[in-house]
Amino acid sequence: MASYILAIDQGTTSSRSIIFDETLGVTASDQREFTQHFPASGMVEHDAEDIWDSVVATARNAIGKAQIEPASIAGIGITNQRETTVVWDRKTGKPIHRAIVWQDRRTSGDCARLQKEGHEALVAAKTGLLLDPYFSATKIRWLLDHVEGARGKAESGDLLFGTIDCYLLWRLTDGACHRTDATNAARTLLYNIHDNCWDEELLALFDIPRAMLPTVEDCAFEFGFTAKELFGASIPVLGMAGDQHAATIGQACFAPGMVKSTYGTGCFMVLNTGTRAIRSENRLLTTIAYRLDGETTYALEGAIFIAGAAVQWLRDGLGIIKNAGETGPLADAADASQEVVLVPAFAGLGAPYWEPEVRGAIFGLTRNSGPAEFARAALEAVCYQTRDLVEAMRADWGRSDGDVTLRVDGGMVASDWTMQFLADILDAPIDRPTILETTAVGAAWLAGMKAGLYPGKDGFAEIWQLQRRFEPAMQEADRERKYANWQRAVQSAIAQQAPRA
Ligand SMILES: Nc1ncnc2c1ncn2[C@@H]1O[C@H](COP(=O)(O)OP(=O)(O)O)[C@@H](O)[C@H]1O
Ligand SMILES: O=P(O)(O)OC[C@H](O)CO
Repeated sequence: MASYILAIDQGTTSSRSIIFDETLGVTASDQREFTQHFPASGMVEHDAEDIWDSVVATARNAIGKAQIEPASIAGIGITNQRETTVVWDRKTGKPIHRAIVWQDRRTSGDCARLQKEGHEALVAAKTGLLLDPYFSATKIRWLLDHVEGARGKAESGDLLFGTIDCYLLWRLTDGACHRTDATNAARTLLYNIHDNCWDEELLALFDIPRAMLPTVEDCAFEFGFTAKELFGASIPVLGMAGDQHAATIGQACFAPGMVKSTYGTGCFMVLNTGTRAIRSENRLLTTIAYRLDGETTYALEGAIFIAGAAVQWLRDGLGIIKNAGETGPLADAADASQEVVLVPAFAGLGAPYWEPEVRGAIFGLTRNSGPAEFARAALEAVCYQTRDLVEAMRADWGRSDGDVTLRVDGGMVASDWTMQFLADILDAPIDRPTILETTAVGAAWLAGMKAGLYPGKDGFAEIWQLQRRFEPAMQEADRERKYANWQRAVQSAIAQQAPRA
């Protein structure tokens, strides 16, 4: 009997494939990094072919390591870096350009123009998003306007658009299925999250032909079957969700008011708001948490572009650490009297500031500032940004201080130092689960639940287990002084670098 699930987690810097057994235990996994392309300041691209190769290689390796028959895999769940935009030729299957990654800022001028023309209110009302280069629509338009002949081909239906989930499905099914799920569609700026459809008015605003777009399905759905020669059996793709949505599911944040925060390259906090799509008054995003059996659950989301990427910068940019795990002990050894503050706006600032043109800044350096103070500042910055999001969420969700418990996951939560500082600066408990691969678990659950292998939401929620709770221990005065320093630093960075109106 088919009793395994393959989860494909296609992230910003690497692809992972994980085989889960019928109890949602990990049987085997494989991971592969791929090349990041930075063709100019503010531009980030991926080669879609590299992504495809990494996914196929890790999936085959995971199946090999698990020593299972491909036919014993009941289904595949795909989860992915969101917003990253691929446009490819329907006939040849070849992408017309490298994928434009979510972090890419090349369309900030287009977004500023659309804002100036007064379109943001309409866009926000329909999509829950803001006019920022982060999302797919202006990236698609850039490709149509800059790749020779692209617009004409798109208009005649010869080009297809997809986020990474959609592109992978299309390749996995050998071009048979051009589909995405509601969570990924909700990140394009083209999808009406209230009516659950592509929006003609938005398509006209961004000048994008309808013929390029995939059909949109629930997160648990029979999306298509893999070509037999890929893995040695034709396996159904049964689950699909953007990575932050899959993590929300993997953390079992099914009840309104539950919050998860994922610390990978960036940090993404998602608050389940149930069947209500709450309009943020604090520049958070409204998004689809998940859509199951045709019922949409909404969320408020705060997106921070640089979290673990600041640690990577310490390693690759400054060369002051060899691996990420060194940052905690270094931060511990930092001079307590120095208050070095890093504003890691390497790719602009996301929520709640939305300043695409601002770049990183560092404040409070002395002659004695060294690697330890830089490491501490990088880890602290992630926590200060989380507090910015929590403040905004508390205001939107109408909750008072002290009642938030955050479920955390992602590579960076391995750092005890960061988790303790996070609890301190938020003045709230932080819950770290036993399984940190919650994104993959969420994708696996979608597919396994659809296959009839895993229980429904309630049964799945019982599987979630706490590994450690971090309790706040910082004095109130210290907490508020430090946070005020951060707020001053961010405002200085914005004041000096954001373009004046
Ligand atoms: N012990 C640690 N301390 C601090 N940061 C860490 C630690 N371990 C991993 N990281 C950071 O976590 C990130 C990797 O997390 P991951 O969830 O794999 O990211 P992604 O899915 O975005 O590729 C990297 O940016 C890395 O620098
Ligand atoms: O690849 P990650 O984990 O950094 O997530 C990227 C996000 O989905 C971008 O919105």
